[in-house]
Formats: sequence, C-alpha cells, structure tokens
Amino acid sequence: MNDEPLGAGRINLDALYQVIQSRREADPEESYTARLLAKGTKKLAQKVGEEGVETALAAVAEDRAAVIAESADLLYHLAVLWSAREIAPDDVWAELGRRFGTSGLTEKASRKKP
Ligand SMILES: N=c1c2ncn([C@@H]3O[C@H](COP(=O)(O)OP(=O)(O)OP(=O)(O)O)[C@@H](O)[C@H]3O)c2ncn1[C@@H]1O[C@H](COP(=O)(O)O)[C@@H](O)[C@H]1O
Repeated sequence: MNDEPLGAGRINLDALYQVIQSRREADPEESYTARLLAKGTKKLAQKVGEEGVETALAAVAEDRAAVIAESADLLYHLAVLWSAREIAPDDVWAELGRRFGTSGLTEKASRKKP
C-alpha cells in the first residue's frame, strides 16, 4: 500500500491518522494497524504503555536515536488507540489549544484547595 500523504520521508500525526483511519476496514493479514485494531482497546492500551516506558528508558539511558525511534512507536500506537476510541487528532489539538498560554504552574495553583 502506498500512502505518501506528504511525500517520502515527511509525515505528521494528522497525516498518519488518516492512514490509520484508512486501515479500519483493511485485512489484518495485510495491515499491522488493522491487526492491532482487531485486538481491541486493551491490547492497544498495553502497547501505548510499553512504548511509553521504552521511550522513558531510552531517555534515561541518554540514547538519542532510541528516544526518537521509541517516540515514533509511541505516537503511532497512541494514534491507533485514538482511532479505536473515536478520538480525532483535532480533539487533542483543541485541548492543547484550550491550555495554550496558561502556565502549568498557574493551573496547578488554581487546583489547590483554599
Ligand atoms: N508508523 C507505523 C509504525 N510504527 C511502528 N509500527 C509497528 O509496530 C510494531 C511495534 O513494534 P514492537 O516491537 O512492539 O512489535 P512486536 O513485538 O511485533 O509487538 P506485538 O504486535 O507482537 O505486540 C512493529 O511491528 C512496527 O512495524 C508501525 N506500523 C505502521 N506504521 C504506519 O502505519 C502505516 C500503515 O501500516 P499498515 O497498517 O501495516 O499498512 C505505515 O505505512 C506506517 O506509516
């Protein structure tokens, strides 16, 4: 299957999500994404957890190439999890936009009980 939405070598999470969505009806014998989606949310949640831990361990090991590779695995599996839960990247971008400009420290302080 040839997708290349942004041209060879360039991809972003929106474009990757479009490819993932196109695999929802694909044959699990031909698509890893379709195979993952067929396994369900619990398996996807496990993969996201594993890839998150692998990213963190690579960072602690100061292995830059591994952090990049594990981050790519993490983002891919996270996007498949979003697809399974009917969440679009725009839903997440909107939440980031809502937070934009508010310091994390200010937000944390606003949660403290008087
Ligand atoms: N970005 C990715 C991507 N990143 C990682 N992976 C796969 O995710 C798996 C994760 O690696 P692991 O070491 O955890 O795999 P594993 O040990 O086999 O894990 P299990 O599945 O057995 O749990 C590998 O098989 C990788 O090939 C990906 N598979 C697909 N994509 C993108 O999705 C597109 C569609 O792929 P298909 O659905 O396969 O057509 C591709 O063109 C890519 O753009």
